[in-house]
Amino acid sequence: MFRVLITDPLSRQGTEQLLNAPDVEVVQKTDLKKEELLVEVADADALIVRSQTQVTADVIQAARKLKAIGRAGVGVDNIDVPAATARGIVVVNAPDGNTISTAEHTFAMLISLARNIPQSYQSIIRGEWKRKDYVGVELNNKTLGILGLGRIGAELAKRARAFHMNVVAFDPYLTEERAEKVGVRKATMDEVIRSSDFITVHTPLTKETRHLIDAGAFARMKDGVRVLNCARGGIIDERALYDAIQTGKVAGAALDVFETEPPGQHPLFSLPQVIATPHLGASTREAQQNVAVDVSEEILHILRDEPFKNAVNLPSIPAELQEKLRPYQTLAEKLGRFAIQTAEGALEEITITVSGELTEMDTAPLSRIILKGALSHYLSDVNYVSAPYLARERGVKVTEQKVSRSHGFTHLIHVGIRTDAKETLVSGTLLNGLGPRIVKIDQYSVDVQPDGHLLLIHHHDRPGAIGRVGTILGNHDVNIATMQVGRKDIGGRAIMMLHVDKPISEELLKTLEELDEIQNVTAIDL
Ligand SMILES: NC(=O)C1=CN([C@@H]2O[C@H](COP(=O)(O)OP(=O)(O)OC[C@H]3O[C@@H](n4cnc5c(N)ncnc54)[C@H](O)[C@@H]3O)[C@@H](O)[C@H]2O)C=CC1
Ligand SMILES: O=C(O)C(=O)COP(=O)(O)O
Repeated sequence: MFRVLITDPLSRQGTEQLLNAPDVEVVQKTDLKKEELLVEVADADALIVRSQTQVTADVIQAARKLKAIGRAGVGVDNIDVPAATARGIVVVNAPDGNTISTAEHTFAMLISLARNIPQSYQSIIRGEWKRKDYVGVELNNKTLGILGLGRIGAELAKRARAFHMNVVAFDPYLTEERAEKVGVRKATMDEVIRSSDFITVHTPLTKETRHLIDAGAFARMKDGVRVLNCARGGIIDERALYDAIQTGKVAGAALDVFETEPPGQHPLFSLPQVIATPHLGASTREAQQNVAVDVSEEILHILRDEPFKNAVNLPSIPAELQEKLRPYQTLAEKLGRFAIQTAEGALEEITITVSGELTEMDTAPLSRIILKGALSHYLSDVNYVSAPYLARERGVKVTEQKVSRSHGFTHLIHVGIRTDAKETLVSGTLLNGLGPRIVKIDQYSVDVQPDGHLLLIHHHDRPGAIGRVGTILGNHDVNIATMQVGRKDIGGRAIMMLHVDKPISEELLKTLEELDEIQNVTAIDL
């Protein structure tokens, strides 16, 4: 039974799939204090949050079994994603479900800002009738500058176009083609800042976007500019905004999000030019149902080891590619585990080379699996989420390459391991109808099914060597299931590759190595 902990309010209808799952126990506890969260998360298999719960490194550390963190929404700035990655925890979000709601909310803020709707409402319910005080501006023919033309930015642009606004946008990934399709003019950040009557931000909050709009940016804006932040508190420097309103540079600001939430009695609220909502962008029935459905599905898939799509700390793999790569997964994992066990010394570099038909695919997901297989020999808690991180952290260089030659096979995967002592190379393939096979170990061609207990013996090709190995194993009650010999030249260096029926003890390895013709013996468990 999987325990799924939900710590922020989620649509009940949207979570039905989780609530009805026979293999899931859902625990819903909102407004938890930090100490309570640390206790609750300890034995959770998955945690689902919105923007309120702060999933910090100590929360992740306290979670003993956590496999996944689900964000019912887009922004994951409340989750310590690197800490989750280091622990091999998948972080997924629900990126599509609240796009429209947030774009609509931003548009509502835009009109409210232009026409002083919140301020004039406050005035009229106080019994006043101050028509002259609330003269607004039209959106028609004004320039809207959008910083971050992703899902929400693009939906907002379409709505602004319908109101006959000129839309300029800056996004480092914006192509001319997409700009044209969305109906915006592609511009630099500086052009957007200088030319807009309204500026709205729709980027995630990251190290790069924190204070994207600061005092320097305000100084370059048009006099009387109006700014909006319905993305994340901190993208606009709140202090600089306060000053820019005080000096008259900024005529108005609409904020749905704040550097600290809840913001309490924020100094900005003392300025009549500021209108605000309490992080309501995604708060519609539709958006909440959408994101809860999406995140519930993803969490179920992860817990059940099924393919999932919206991982934040894994590159996204299209479903079609996942299908194509699925058959190679066992081969990749076994190759990683096999290769590392043939190596000795301190690990320095892992080189993964694919050839043949595999060169036509994005094989990065296979590389993660190979890494996982290799690193799990040293580390207990490694999975394909944490493997690249753990390799980097330990200074292990990972090189991926593609070559066309596949030596008569339809494809090959080569795993090279370089340590401070030696280099080894193991190659494998998927044989039609027969499954994974190791076909080369260093320079020796073999045909080994990568399963069970194996013995790799480097020896000199001399009469009797094979017999003596067989006798010693027999004397130790070790049955040989299969055996292969590979050599380059008669009488030269050679290898034996044996499948045995039980693990080989250290003592037996030493006994074998004492034979004259044996150079070294490696036990490999797969
Ligand atoms: N107020 C609310 O309730 C909600 C707020 N959000 C916030 O809105 C943000 C955007 O959401 P989506 O549009 O769905 O995400 P998205 O990922 O589709 O779009 C973000 C865009 O920002 C761009 N970007 C990144 N760094 C940039 C930079 N330095 N300058 C300019 N552009 C940059 C990216 O290239 C991307 O196109 C989320 O990260 C989240 O923080 C999202 C949903 C609800
Ligand atoms: O999806 C996002 O990034 C949001 O900001 C929505 O936040 P919420 O889930 O409403 O707390």
